[in-house]
Amino acid sequence: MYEFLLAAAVEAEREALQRRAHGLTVIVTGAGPAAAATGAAWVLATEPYELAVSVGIGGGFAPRAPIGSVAVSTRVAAADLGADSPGGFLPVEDLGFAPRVDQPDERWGKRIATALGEAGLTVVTGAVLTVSTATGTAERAAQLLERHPDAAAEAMEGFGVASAATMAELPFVEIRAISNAVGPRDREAWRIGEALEVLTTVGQTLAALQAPGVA
Ligand SMILES: O=C(O)c1cccc(C(=O)CC[C@H]2O[C@@H](n3cnc4c(=O)[nH]cnc43)[C@H](O)[C@@H]2O)c1
Repeated sequence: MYEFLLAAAVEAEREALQRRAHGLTVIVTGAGPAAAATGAAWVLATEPYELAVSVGIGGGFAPRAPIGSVAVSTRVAAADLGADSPGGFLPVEDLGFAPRVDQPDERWGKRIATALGEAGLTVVTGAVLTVSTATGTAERAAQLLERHPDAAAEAMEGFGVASAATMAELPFVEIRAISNAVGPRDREAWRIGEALEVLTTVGQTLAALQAPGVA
């Protein structure tokens, strides 16, 4: 039997994930990459798991990831880690001291994406960007897409959980139920209830994938 460690930012996400899932471990880390890394590393240091999953609601890049869809990561990036300069933002990779973080596990990503599709969800794959400041303008969304043309979604925890999984030498995947479009901030337009329902199907699907006999 595989056992997954799921890391969510807030209690409402944990509740949705476990609503119809038996035996699924979900920790609530708080929002942001630092809280997510600390929370996941704390648990992974003492308990054995097969896969670490950063999971919750997220913003979707149009037109690839509409509200109601679910994004499965093929890549993670700390999209606002770097330096500002008169010429614009310099990504940490260009500064020569990028942290070593393993990319999402391709085999698990494909397996999870297939299972979520079979569960009836609209699945998109692509990069899931980790930001410390949620995007709130069309300009910022366009900048991110220019730098990351493969971006499907953004959220605030994935890179942190990926860092903890890398330390623990564990595979990692990020899954985001799309609650809002990445762009001009309009909290009224967020469809959190719809995204939480998607998370319930995600939880149920992951619980079945880690069930005894599944190899
Ligand atoms: O208000 C509620 O009922 C509620 C229920 C569940 C979750 C929330 C959150 O606000 C979760 C914060 C969490 O969501 C991620 N997120 C969602 N959309 C975006 C986005 O456009 N850009 C960045 N992050 C996003 C993020 O991971 C936050 O930690 C509220």
